Amino acid sequence: MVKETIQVFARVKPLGRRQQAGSYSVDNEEPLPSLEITVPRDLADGFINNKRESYKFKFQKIFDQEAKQDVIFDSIAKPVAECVLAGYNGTIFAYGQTGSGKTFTITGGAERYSDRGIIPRTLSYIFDQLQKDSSKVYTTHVSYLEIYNECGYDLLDPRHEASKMEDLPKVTIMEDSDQNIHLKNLSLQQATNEEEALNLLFLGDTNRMIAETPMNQASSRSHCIFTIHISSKEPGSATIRRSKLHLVDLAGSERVAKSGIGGHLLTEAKYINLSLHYLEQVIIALAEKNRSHIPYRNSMMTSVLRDSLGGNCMTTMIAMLAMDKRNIDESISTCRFAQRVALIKNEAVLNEEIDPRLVRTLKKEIQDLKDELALVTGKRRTSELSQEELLQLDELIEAFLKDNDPDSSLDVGADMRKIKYCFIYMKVFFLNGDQSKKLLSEDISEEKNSNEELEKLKGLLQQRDNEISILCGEKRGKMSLGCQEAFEIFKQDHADSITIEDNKQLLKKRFDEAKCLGEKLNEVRNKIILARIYLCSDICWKICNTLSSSHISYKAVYSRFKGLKVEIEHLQLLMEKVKMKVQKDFEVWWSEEAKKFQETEKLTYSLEFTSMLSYFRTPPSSSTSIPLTGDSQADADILAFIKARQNILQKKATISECLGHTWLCNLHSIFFYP
Ligand SMILES: Nc1ncnc2c1ncn2[C@@H]1O[C@H](COP(=O)(O)OP(=O)(O)OP(=O)(O)O)[C@@H](O)[C@H]1O
Repeated sequence: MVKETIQVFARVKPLGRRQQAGSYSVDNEEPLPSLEITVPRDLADGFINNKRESYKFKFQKIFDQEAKQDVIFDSIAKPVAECVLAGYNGTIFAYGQTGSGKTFTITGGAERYSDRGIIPRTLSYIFDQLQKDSSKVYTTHVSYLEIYNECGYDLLDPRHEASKMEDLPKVTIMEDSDQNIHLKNLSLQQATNEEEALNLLFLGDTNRMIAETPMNQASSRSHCIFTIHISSKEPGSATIRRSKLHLVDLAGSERVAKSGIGGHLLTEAKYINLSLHYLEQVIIALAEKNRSHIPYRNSMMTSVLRDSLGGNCMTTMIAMLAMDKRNIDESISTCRFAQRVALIKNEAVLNEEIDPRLVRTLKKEIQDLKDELALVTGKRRTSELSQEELLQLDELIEAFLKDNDPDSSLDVGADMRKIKYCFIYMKVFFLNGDQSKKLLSEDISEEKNSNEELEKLKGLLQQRDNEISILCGEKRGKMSLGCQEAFEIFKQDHADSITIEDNKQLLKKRFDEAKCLGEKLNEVRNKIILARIYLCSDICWKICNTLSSSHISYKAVYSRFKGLKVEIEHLQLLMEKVKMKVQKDFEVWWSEEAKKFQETEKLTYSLEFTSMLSYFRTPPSSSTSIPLTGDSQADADILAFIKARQNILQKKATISECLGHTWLCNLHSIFFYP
């Protein structure tokens, strides 16, 4: 998109031999070239008037009297023609009083080839360029419209041989719903080369009605718009670029009073003035900021030039100036008009559209296929799925997504609308995945925390386990077998054995509870994961409910699980403590017992005691095979010991089940595989 102000140039017409030059100067060196017109004080009326003496106007460039047609074309028309060839719309219009050289500039002089104006030069340039470019297929048409007394006439209709203007087909303006202007009855004549286009220009010019005015015998009192339409298309592409170039020769802008006309010509002059007046109103409105209504519709001229003024077009104006003394006032008003036009901004856009022929072909093909489909299925499909069909489809997709069977399939039949809907559903599903992840970020961090906690506990338990193993292993390793057996018996009789038993029972209960909670936790977590998968679908409000209740449940179970773990750890420490105490007490007792033996029986007894202990390693088949000492007291002790041992052995299995590392293993399995 190109947004720029209308380019405004000035061209000064050469003075005639008898014409008295007005005072003006041209400065093309300034950053923005200027034209200064000096008006001498007129004292002829006998009083001093308030007229300003000097007027300065800025232009894009000022072409003085000696400027040739080729320079005008190169500087003004060529850049616009290039834009038109690139696909933008363009307009060049000449504005000025009658006889200021508008027709000479736009169409050219009739005498010399070198006097060719912008239209023939542009046609020549465009066809030259089109010939050079073989990458696209170009089509060119021309139209020639004359607007006279607010009526449009087609100057190029070959069916009419015009002897007077009324013979020409009348062109009317039509406006579509998008406010685009269409000119009804204006023929578009194809021109495949420069020659054909020039012939059409000649035809139009000869059809042009010429009437005489006192100011200029050969001038036109009508507005003329010669338009070159170009469309281009790359072979194989469905896109067509369309652009048009309006070359506008406006009617004379002089004031009616000055022209000294009357009757029929006065009516014409009024129309001309009125349409130029409306043109000026449009220009003023466009130059004003924040002006919403632009009065394009007031005249045919402004309606046709709607796009060229404040619309989608690269527009250029040439202010035509006659600088002889008699016409200097008109030149000043032309310059003033030009200054306003220079403020207008246009937005030119590339005019691309899909080839309408292709659209027509495709439409027909679609209709044929629809008919064929209706014939095969017996149903005529609409482009949209009904509400009922959509609901059925939702249910199908929902069931498909919920189905854990990897081989399950989604069958919606050979209906592209349904297949497309499924794709859209899946896309939404996929895209909302991130969102659902965000929504569930809390859960994820919670899960992460719980996992980290489990890892910590796992490590802690492992550490404790190792410590206990080392402690127990060290102690047991140091103990003789007899001592170990005695320890087992001692433990059972120890006062804390009840505490151990109680804690053991409690731990078992907690393990079971923790195991149960672990399973529940897994279940809730699975529910959350499943709900997360379905979250993005239209049926997600149901899932959201499930999800939020699962959240609550998960949190409750998780906090109970955490509490249990603390309790279990605490119990574990208690057990450890009691075990240590029992161990210590046993050591004290054992050393005291050993001392007692040493004191009473001395070394001999010690040897017998050792042999007795070695006996304990191999259980006796009967009490009769027990090797006795012969000493009644010692033998009685030995027999009592044996009896006590047998009692102990009976209970041993239960104790080892309760103590030892079994519970630790249980705890591990619960914590690590909840
Ligand atoms: N730059 C120029 N060099 C030579 N002759 C010129 C130049 N400009 C205009 N003329 C001559 O001046 C006369 C009037 O010019 P032209 O018809 O182009 O004026 P106009 O503005 O179109 O008038 P109207 O509004 O009546 O159509 C013509 O004879 C034309 O050849």
